[in-house]
Amino acid sequence: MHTLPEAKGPVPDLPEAALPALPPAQPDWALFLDIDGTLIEHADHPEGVTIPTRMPDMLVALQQALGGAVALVSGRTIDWMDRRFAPARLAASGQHGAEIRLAPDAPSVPITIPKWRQPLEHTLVRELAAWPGVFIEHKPLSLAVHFRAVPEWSDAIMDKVVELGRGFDDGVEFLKGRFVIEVRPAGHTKGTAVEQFMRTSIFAGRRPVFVGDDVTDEDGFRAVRAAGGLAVAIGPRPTTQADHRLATPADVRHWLDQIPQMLEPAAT
Ligand SMILES: O=P(O)(O)OC[C@H]1O[C@H](O[C@H]2O[C@H](CO)[C@@H](O)[C@H](O)[C@H]2O)[C@H](O)[C@@H](O)[C@@H]1O
Ligand SMILES: [Mg+2]
Repeated sequence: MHTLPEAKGPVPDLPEAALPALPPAQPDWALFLDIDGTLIEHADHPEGVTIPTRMPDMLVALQQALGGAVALVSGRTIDWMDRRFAPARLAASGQHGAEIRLAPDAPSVPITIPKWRQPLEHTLVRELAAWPGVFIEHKPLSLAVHFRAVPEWSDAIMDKVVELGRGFDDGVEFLKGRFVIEVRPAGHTKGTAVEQFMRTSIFAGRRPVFVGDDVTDEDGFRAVRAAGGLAVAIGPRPTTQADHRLATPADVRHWLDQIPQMLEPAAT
């Protein structure tokens, strides 16, 4: 018999820190784009999101304007990105760096399926069945424990997941994002993905700009700043690493939409 914890009430967002306005985009930028909460608005369920109809054209125009140096870097799978953003196809890293496609026409390279993946999944499914409003998203190389419907249990769910994960291979990492616990392979992050992209001919020598909204984006922020680039935080989540901030995914799309025009050589 499971005893559910007492509800504590939702955790409020901290006030948005004032940061300088974004500088004009430059032709030598390399863009790294998070998806949920950055390119698209959140929804109650991972499959409930709406992809604006302009999104594929917008991404293709950005690729063309930046010599192909645009990558999607997400907790989602690359397969999901290809399906939902078709016909756009970009360089991409999925499942928090556990899979990577270094160029649009290159193959996706996944890490080996971690040993903990299946047994931990079975344990989480069994033990979390008693928690109403909590569900598990099954991805090939990682898991996501979603609790958007019961944010008041955020700490209790994290404690439970960590307790259940104790004793599994130490190659597993638990990271609490906004209304989600990402259960992911240790040693692979959005930051390691950025570093790999920056070593390829498409991205090398460019100034990396990472745009993201959640705690898993901090690794991307660190990586681009270490390479002299810019971190752009989306939404109200507090971060000490952002250079700039935009309030919403709609603001992000508006900004990205303008970049190709900004970079067009002036007509003579
Ligand atoms: O790295 P991201 O591109 O931001 O992806 C992070 C996770 O996003 C998805 O979950 C989040 O978005 C859902 C849809 O809005 C929302 O219902 C959920 O509460 C959020 O946590 C996705 O389902 C995960 O696989 C990603 O890891
Ligand atoms: Mg996100």
